[in-house]
Amino acid sequence: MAGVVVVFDFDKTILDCDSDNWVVDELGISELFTQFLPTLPWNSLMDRMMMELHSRGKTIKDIAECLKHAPLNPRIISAIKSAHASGCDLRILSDANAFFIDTILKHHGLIECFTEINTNPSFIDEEGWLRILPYHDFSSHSHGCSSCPPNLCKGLVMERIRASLPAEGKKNIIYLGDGTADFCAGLKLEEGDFLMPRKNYPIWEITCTNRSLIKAKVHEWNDGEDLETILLDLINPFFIEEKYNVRSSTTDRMVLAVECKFLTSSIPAHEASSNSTLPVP
Ligand SMILES: Cc1ncc(C[n+]2csc(CCOP(=O)(O)O)c2C)c(N)n1
Ligand SMILES: [Mg+2]
Repeated sequence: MAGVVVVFDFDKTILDCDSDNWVVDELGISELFTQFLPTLPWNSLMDRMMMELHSRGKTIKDIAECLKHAPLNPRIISAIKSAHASGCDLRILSDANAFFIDTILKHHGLIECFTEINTNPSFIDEEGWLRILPYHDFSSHSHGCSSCPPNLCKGLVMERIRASLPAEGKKNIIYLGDGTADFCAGLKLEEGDFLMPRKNYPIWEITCTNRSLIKAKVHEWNDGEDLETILLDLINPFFIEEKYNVRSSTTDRMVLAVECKFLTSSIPAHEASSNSTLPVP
């Protein structure tokens, strides 16, 4: 497995909309949603909205069908498949919920690419009502972060993800996201990691004004095409390093990022399959 962990936000990063808003709008309860919004935290409101759909006769199947049509750029599908094929450890960190994410990833044939989905848990109760629970049980104690919603602090989960990685053979982390909570996750990145904030989204604005707080290298992206190009360019040097048993520094990796396409196309087939050592440029 290449020494890279890629952590994706889900809504407005993998999916090109908010899955919560998509379901609420498509299944015709936007007005009710807006009416309740000032009274409930978002996560509790989504659970309440699922009850509303259930009482209006909408089934789990209706919700799943609706999710399958949510917009997902094909370049993001190919980026995820390529990163997985390169041996990266792919994970999700999202404030949507398990049912929405599983349904969408399965529909696009992506679920097997991920080793872990960190999100609000969900289950279907005995009456067929989709229940959505908070990731952190905030009724007992607060996570203490003022920039994240009470149900999920992405910074805290990033710390857990890092702590779960094997101590030997340090892994580098690439984080992609769009929201304020994704910035909180970005604050936990270290030197050698990469933050990919979506341009003109909240994370990008905050990153621009708080650049000195981020230890990782920052690469902004606009759309699926950008995401694919930048992500694969970041991953490639790690892949080359592992494949040809080359160790390099962060600076070397930047050179490798430029050179690796040349290297892969110029290595004779018999060498490409062996564990040969290439000189680091
Ligand atoms: C102004 C404003 N009010 C409420 C919300 C809440 N919210 C909207 S969509 C969503 C799911 C994000 O999933 P993911 O983490 O996958 O992007 C959440 C928690 C917001 N983002 N902005
Ligand atoms: Mg998002």
